[in-house]
Amino acid sequence: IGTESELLSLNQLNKRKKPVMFARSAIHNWGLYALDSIAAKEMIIEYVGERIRQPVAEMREKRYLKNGIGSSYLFRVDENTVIDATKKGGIARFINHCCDPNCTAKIIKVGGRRRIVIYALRDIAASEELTYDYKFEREKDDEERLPCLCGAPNCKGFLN
Ligand SMILES: Nc1ncnc2c1ncn2[C@@H]1O[C@H](CN(CC[C@H](N)C(=O)O)CC2CN(Cc3cccs3)C2)[C@@H](O)[C@H]1O
Repeated sequence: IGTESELLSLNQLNKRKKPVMFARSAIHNWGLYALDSIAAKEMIIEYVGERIRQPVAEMREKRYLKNGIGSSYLFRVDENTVIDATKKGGIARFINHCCDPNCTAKIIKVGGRRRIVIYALRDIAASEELTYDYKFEREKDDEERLPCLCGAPNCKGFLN
């Protein structure tokens, strides 16, 4: 994917700011909210940050954990590339996980590069918190599992 129209709308998107803002979240710390209603399937925002390779991502992950930055603003685009929004990142990094999400994160190839774009899964009303399914891998070690606070009726109980 990554058609001409997607490339165009991606550029328009980054120019014409989608009406979103970050604020305190009932799910976790900060979240991203729709300021205006958003129609299903609309492109909302790109997950922007530094593109880094796997080895660099592993090293930074360790450093962030050591510095107590908690889980990181790292988003995997493929087995070798990660987008790190920790230092230089867009506000999409504040989007929380939900087991019944109103958005989805799609990887689109634009000019040979994979980029992460958040789309609306359904019509979203103004002031709704934007969420997507993180699709984290199932953590084998129970101690390492993160309890999910999304509150959705179908909540799976854990992020990973
Ligand atoms: N449904 C959920 N249930 C429980 N926890 C959730 C959920 N959905 C997101 N989470 C947390 O949020 C992180 C994903 N974060 C999304 C934004 C976050 N809300 C923020 O304010 O920064 C980014 C990471 C980077 N970390 C920086 C920190 C700030 C404060 C403590 S750690 C958070 C995840 O790794 C989780 O720890």
